[in-house]
Amino acid sequence: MNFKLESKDPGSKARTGTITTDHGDIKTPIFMPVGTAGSVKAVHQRELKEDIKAQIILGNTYHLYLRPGLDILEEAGGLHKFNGWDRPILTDSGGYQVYSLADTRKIKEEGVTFQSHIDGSRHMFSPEAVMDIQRTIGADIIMAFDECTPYPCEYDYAEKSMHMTHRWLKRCCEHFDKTEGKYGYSQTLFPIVQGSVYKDLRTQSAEAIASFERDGNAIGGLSVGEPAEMMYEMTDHVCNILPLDKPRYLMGVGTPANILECIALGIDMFDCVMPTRNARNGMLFTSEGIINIKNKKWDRDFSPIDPVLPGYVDNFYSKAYLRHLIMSKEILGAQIASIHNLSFYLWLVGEARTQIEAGTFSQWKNKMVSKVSQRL
Ligand SMILES: CNc1nc2c(CC[C@H]3O[C@@H](OC)[C@@H]4OC(C)(C)O[C@@H]43)c3nc(N)[nH]c(=O)c3cc2[nH]1
Repeated sequence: MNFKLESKDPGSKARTGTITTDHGDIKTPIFMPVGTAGSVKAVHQRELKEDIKAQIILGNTYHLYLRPGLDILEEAGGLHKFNGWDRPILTDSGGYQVYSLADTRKIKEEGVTFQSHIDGSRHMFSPEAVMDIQRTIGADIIMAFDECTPYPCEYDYAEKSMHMTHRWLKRCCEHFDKTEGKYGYSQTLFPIVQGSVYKDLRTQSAEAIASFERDGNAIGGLSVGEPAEMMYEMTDHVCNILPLDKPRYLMGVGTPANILECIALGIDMFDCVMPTRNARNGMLFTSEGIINIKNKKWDRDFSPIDPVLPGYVDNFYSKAYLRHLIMSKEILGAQIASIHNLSFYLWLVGEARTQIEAGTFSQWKNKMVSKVSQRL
């Protein structure tokens, strides 16, 4: 995997670049649609490619390991073959999901034991096991096994957890570096910075993570309920320490405004479940602001959903029709709203890239942050 830095914004730490993988290039800044269990909910691969113009999607170790399971994924020739997505895939290591989803999980030095939220079966994720699992899933970019500390979190818990995450990272690297990809293309491992909301711990963790000199670096332990200002402060601080010539991935972020602010702080890659999860509930992110399509005010608005966006659904369907579908819990409603929100997120980061290239990002960002956050 390779990262080429391209343009820099004169008024902020925003930058553009190109990540090259064996499954194609990723133009940054980029938003990565979340496809937890091997599909971006309610969206076809063709729509992801043609309407949304997604360049990379996410999968998840915890979910895919439990279902469909590694034997089926291996027999299929890996996740790309199984779900037909032939562009880059990134898988999260499952640390976060075990912490947030599994029942009765116990965190020990060796790893985490947990019970499946599906059938209660007992499992153990260790750094080594999670590397083997991600080798089998076959994502182009895989994440180290870490502990995502909750918010709020006591200083000494955050410190102990951070050091364990660093010890687990060492085990991940040693195990990953002595194994090969199973399907004939290369995979790369990103470490994850922790340290909760404590600047000195964030300094220690960012320096430790940078010292592994991997192809990219992730910032974890944020977007877990802390105030946005705190998320920005930690992100700004860590980006001042992480190497400039490697992509930075801020995990689980965020709203359109969060993404624009963090691009200005030097982040290149984002993922968030909001565009898909909130779509199913009728919350639309648009170029004019946020629309709750269930609001009666839209029931006779026959204008297209968001004509600024290039895709089919945004120009073919009206707000009134989409409101009707969401109110009637029609499956098509979830599909249209999901495609729309993801199209908006990809459009937004694409606009940011254009603005950075033109050297006009900073003033554009300040205008857009308030625009995309206003409730229509
Ligand atoms: C929402 N806020 C948020 N998400 C975080 C994640 C998980 C990111 C994954 O969880 C899903 O979003 C909830 C996404 O869909 C899949 C595909 C499951 O993967 C994405 C994190 N993951 C790890 N390993 N470490 C972290 O410190 C961490 C911090 C986060 N903060």
